[in-house]
Amino acid sequence: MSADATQPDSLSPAIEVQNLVKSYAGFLAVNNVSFTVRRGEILGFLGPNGAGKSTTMRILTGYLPATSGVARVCGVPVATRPEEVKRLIGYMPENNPLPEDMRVSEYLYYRGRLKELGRRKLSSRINEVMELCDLGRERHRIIGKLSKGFRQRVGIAEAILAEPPVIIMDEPTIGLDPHQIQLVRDLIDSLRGNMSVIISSHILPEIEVTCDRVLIINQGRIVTMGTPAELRRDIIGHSVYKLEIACDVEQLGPALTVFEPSIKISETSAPDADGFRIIYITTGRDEPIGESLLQLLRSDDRFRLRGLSRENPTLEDVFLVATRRSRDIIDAPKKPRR
Ligand SMILES: Nc1ncnc2c1ncn2[C@@H]1O[C@H](COP(=O)(O)OP(=O)(O)OP(=O)(O)O)[C@@H](O)[C@H]1O
Repeated sequence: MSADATQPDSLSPAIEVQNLVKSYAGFLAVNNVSFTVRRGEILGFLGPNGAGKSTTMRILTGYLPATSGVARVCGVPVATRPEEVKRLIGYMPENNPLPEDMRVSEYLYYRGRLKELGRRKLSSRINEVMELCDLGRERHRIIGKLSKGFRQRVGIAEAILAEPPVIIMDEPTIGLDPHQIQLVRDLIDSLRGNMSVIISSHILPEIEVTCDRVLIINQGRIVTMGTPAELRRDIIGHSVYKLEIACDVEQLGPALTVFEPSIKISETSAPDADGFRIIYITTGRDEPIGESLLQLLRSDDRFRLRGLSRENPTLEDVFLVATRRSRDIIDAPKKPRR
């Protein structure tokens, strides 16, 4: 589909971003970012503070112009048709500002009218989103008196009100307790397949259960993108083993490589009072190697093994390794690695 199609179309991806750049007075907050979100997909947008998540989201929603590059929503170019794009997106910004003195139902009605929903349709749609967001009992309450969790739900209700094909939520669960997080998670899950959703969050386990794919951004660049399982495999390796071992690490590395060439030592702690360290190793092999690894280390008297277990890397492990690795690459010319 061409970039200048006159109508949003149902064949184009929900979001297409190509070589997007945003510079603030020469500082590259978003540095040549390209990605696609499919129709009906839920994409997790992860990155440390200042990575460029909010900037990218604001560009996609038409609230901030990019310095260069192309962003399209359902085939509509954001740069030249931002008002049209705003109608295609339900946006819940970070720290969503809400009118303190309006009642929940009044606010949704007012927003619905701004979104050009007809009066009759709007009343039944408000009832629907109140139900979905479990806001029914709060409908007549003043927004300024609501708890943080209910305010977040009002923000989500507003984002989905006009049933746009794309929803963008910047940190929708920030400051919520575990029950409220669960409610928001269920709500996002209920949108799967009907709407395309981008969510940024620092709560990695939540992203892992909610999202079909995850994009990790750091210092304005995409570090990696894929399903949580793909990222685990690509970033961490197929399997991770944790060793509690007393040894000379310089001797352990070569011994492990002779045993299995794909093994790499990923982390080593300082030795404890008895000389034992925690060492994490990764292997590119799918099949379990724990038993033969145990035999190898037990039969070599250079090594004293106290524990060996197979670890299941979380998305948090992936995030830490991926962002650390990308920072090393970005910083390399300025700061040589020790
Ligand atoms: N208006 C602005 N002027 C100058 N620099 C800005 C502006 N807005 C953002 N930045 C900088 O751009 C970078 C990316 O910011 P952005 O808010 O997009 O990050 P983020 O990933 O959303 O971070 P957080 O998780 O902390 O919200 C940061 O270094 C930030 O300081």
